Amino acid sequence: MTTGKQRIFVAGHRGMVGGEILRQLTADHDVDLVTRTHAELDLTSQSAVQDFFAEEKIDQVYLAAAKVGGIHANNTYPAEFIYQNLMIEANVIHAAHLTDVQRLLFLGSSCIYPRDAQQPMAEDALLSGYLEATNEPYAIAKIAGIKMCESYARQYGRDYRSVMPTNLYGPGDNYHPENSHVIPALLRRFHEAKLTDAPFVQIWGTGTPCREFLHVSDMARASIYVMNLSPEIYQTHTSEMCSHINVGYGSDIAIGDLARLIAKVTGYQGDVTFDPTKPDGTPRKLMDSTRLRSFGWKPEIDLEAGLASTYEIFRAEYDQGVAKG
Ligand SMILES: NC(=O)C1=CN([C@@H]2O[C@H](COP(=O)(O)OP(=O)(O)OC[C@H]3O[C@@H](n4cnc5c(N)ncnc54)[C@H](OP(=O)(O)O)[C@@H]3O)[C@@H](O)[C@H]2O)C=CC1
Ligand SMILES: C[C@H]1O[C@H](OP(=O)(O)OP(=O)(O)OC[C@H]2O[C@@H](n3cnc4c(=O)[nH]c(N)nc43)[C@H](O)[C@@H]2O)[C@@H](O)[C@@H](O)C1=O
Repeated sequence: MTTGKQRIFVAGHRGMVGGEILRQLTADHDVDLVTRTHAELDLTSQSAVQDFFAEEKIDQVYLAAAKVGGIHANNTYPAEFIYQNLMIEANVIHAAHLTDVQRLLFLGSSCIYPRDAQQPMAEDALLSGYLEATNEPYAIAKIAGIKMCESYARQYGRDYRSVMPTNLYGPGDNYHPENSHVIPALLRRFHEAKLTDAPFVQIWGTGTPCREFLHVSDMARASIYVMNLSPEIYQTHTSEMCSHINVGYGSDIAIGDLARLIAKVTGYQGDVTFDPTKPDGTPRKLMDSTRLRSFGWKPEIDLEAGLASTYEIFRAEYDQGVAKG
């Protein structure tokens, strides 16, 4: 039975960003939401993805499913990161085109930009230099996703768009001790150090790299915002060969300072030390989000408040033994 409402597929709805996009769409938008867990639909399977799109008659896709991880995971499992991400993007974007999906939003990452790009990095810095080695395979797959959206727009007139999130954090993150990103890793490490009265907490790398962090609620709001821009407005602010939009917080912080902020938020009183044998990754990757800001969008959650609320949720999940990772 058709309801006349937009049928929206949120790919990756059990992940941190997809989950928040689903919550915001459910709360604020009168749409039909379509979801599949990874077990129900493996997006790396071309035939399964094509069958799914043929059956479901989707109008819009949020492509938030991906193989995701921090610096260690990217550096340790490069084949999984390039293969799975290329397959997911190729299958979903092509099947969307074959079944006449009107609009699609692909989520990339700020690591698409060259390691030594001028800061802050505007959208046109893409493909202007060498990538950071620790995440080059993942970045190449994300660049392919942007170029697929552009190619289907150029050849078939498809309205397929891309947003580039900066480093994200928030409820639903992955707290794995090694494979996660820095914020969930440190929330867990400082929390456990507090519980065990450990004299110090060790931070990977030198503490000097800088990162820009955005709360997942702001990211989901930006994704829905960009998806719902009229084609005329989207096209006015982008170009055929540079169609993606940066989604950043607007300022960055050194990892050493982030660690001290997390010590404060978690109430840990011991020392903070650094392990320079672990990789630093990109020295800095602050994005220029002027394109997005020019539409009037801005983030709402400041870093310290976002860390504090995320820590409260993590602590409750940790106590119940249900924190992810
Ligand atoms: N988190 C961050 O800091 C950043 C994230 N991004 C991008 O944002 C998007 C969302 O990331 P985030 O929410 O953090 O990631 P998560 O790992 O939290 O979520 C990804 C989701 O994709 C699903 N998935 C992975 N592979 C498949 C597959 N083969 N078939 C079906 N489902 C699959 C996962 O399911 P399962 O867990 O069952 O495998 C999971 O639910 C991604 O594109 C990511 O690259 C970009 C920049 C920063
Ligand atoms: C989102 C982004 O995520 C990855 O890139 P990254 O920005 O390097 O992300 P990260 O969060 O893992 O590290 C940020 C910084 O923090 C330092 N750091 C300290 N201590 C810990 C720690 O305990 N864990 C982690 N993970 N990092 C730590 C770490 O050494 C680095 O200097 C890529 O997957 C990339 O592809 C991508 O898109």
